[in-house]
Amino acid sequence: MSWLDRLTAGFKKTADKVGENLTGIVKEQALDTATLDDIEEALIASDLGPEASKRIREAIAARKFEQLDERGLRTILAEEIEKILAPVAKPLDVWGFPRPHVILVIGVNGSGKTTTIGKLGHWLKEQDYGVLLAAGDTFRAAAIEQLQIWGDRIGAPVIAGKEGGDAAGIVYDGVKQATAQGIDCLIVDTAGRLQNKTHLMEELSKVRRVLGRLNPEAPHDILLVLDATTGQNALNQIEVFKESAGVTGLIMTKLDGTARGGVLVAAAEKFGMPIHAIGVGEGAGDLRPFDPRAVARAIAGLPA
Ligand SMILES: Nc1nc2c(ncn2[C@@H]2O[C@H](COP(=O)(O)OP(=O)(O)OP(=O)(O)O)[C@@H](O)[C@H]2O)c(=O)[nH]1
Repeated sequence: MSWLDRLTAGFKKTADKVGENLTGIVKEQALDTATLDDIEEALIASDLGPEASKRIREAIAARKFEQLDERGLRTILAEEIEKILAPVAKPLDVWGFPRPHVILVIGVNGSGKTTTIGKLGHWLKEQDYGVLLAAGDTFRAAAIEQLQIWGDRIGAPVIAGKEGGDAAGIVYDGVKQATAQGIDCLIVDTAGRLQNKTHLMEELSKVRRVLGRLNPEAPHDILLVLDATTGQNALNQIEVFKESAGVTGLIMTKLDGTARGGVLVAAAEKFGMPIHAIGVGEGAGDLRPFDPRAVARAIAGLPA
């Protein structure tokens, strides 16, 4: 399957839910205030969030349709979602010089952080960037092992220590190794994942301090991985992490396993932060930057 096919298939559940929620609303009705209210409610029920839903409602109202059939409604919906996604859909840029460009990856337990690092590394390697992975999540032996498996799978070296070891030390070694070997990109798995565990956040600060001493511009990116299946909770995580961890961009994963993919639109509208990539499966090729038009049409249930 091509990426576009996987993307469309991934958003199928979301599109079905949006379709279900919109069904019958515009049938044979004039596009009056009550109908607009129903549309707005249907979008909120589809996890697009109150801000984006209101904005889309206003955009539809501003067009002063006498009447609108369901196909027309889906088309406008796709156009408006595209407008919301376009400013934030930004592929990751490997701009850091001297190399390596350092990417810290954070996210709550089970958000798909380690898998995302593997997939992101694969995407960068496909573009001929050299990639080194660092197992900075030393709190769980399984996390270290999982990263090593991903390293083998995508053909990227992994720098790791022991469970319970010093994450900042591993990251330090990672920068040294990448510098010595001329590797473009260092992707660091971190344990900075539980908002309420202060020592994890402190560990993250330490990693940042150590990096900053090696290169004042590092880390160049701090990516927050979000699990779309958690809906509203994903938005709360952005709220909490954006200040405390200095998040520079988002990656939303597991969009294939959920009817709550509308949360991508809610996040874009509410925070306006770059969304560098989306995950629509567990395979190495299942994470990419996204085309706002294709995603908007997939969510609205229209063919690409
Ligand atoms: N369907 C689907 N599953 C995904 C996606 N991304 C990750 N997963 C799965 O989600 C589960 C959790 O992923 P991990 O990468 O282990 O999550 P983590 O955040 O590193 O978890 P911890 O190491 O426990 O902190 C795994 O079973 C992954 O295969 C995705 O885009 N789609």
